[in-house]
Amino acid sequence: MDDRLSINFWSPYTGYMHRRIFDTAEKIQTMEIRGAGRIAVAAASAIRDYAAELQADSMEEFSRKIQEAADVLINTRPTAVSLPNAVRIASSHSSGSVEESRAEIIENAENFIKQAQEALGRIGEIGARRIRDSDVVLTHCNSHAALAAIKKAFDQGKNISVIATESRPRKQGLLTIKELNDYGIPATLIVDSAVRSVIKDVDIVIVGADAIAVNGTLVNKIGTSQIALMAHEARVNFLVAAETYKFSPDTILGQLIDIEERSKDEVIDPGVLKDMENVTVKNPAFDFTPAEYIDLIITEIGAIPPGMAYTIIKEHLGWKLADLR
Ligand SMILES: O=P(O)(O)OC[C@H]1O[C@H](OP(=O)(O)O)[C@H](O)[C@@H]1O
Repeated sequence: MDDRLSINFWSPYTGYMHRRIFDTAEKIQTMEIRGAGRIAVAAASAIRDYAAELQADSMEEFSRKIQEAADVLINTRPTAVSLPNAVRIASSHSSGSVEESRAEIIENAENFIKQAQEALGRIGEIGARRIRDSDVVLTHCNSHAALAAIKKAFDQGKNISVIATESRPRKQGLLTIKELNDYGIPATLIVDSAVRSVIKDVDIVIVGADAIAVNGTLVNKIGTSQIALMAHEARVNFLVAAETYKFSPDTILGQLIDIEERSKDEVIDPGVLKDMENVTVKNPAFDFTPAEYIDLIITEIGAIPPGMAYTIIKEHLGWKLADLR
């Protein structure tokens, strides 16, 4: 094993960063690890492993280093609320001693990871009930929560098929058709701009979530809001599959959700753009879908109308996450 892995590396605060945190942060930022749920689990796992090995001479030093690591992970991508929620849950500790706090963080992180996996299973069960035999399901990007419902419906013997959007510019739709193909579910790949051409053949739309605000607004992969608009016009039910840890307590406090602007190189080859001094490129990675275009949000504790987002945050998540802001 590379013995550098056991020593501290650079951090913005104290001149070092544990390799486990650094590698995970880098993989999240470059989208080697992507998907709001997968990002959350990866961050919680990194906090767990970092806490397990962290050397500290005092409680103050231990807490400071945990907070440094938490900040580095949270700052990798600004939109998916699952990331800060997961990191705060995993890294929270109130014990008086370093060893007790270490054990508390490891337990918190492992509980979060276990509950996140169980939540996907419950979303699959609940979401599959909304998918009928012979339904054509349209999905966008690559959402494990949305695919959980689709796969469960297929497992139940429902003769479904899926239309998957390519999801420019990162083309996560290719991940989705691979997953569906390997699962044996018939899939049709379309370019994002073909949604309105096929929506008349669609029986239900199911997408994932990066964040859900207190007023039920959905934040998801760019292009989601256009799909919701077209589903609304075509009277096709538009469902969101989202674990409760993707709801945003901070929006109760008036906080706005920041839409990540990614590199223009994801949209156009720099070689093509270099001679176009009058051209700019915008590459927002997510967009907002208003609650009025959402028929149902499938969570692990039940299917709710978007107007119940406040109840989920207040009663299920509690203020503890928001209080930490
Ligand atoms: O948690 P699950 O349902 O897998 O994914 C939720 C959402 O996260 C993804 O973002 P990105 O591809 O990481 O930018 C997509 O927007 C997807 O709908």
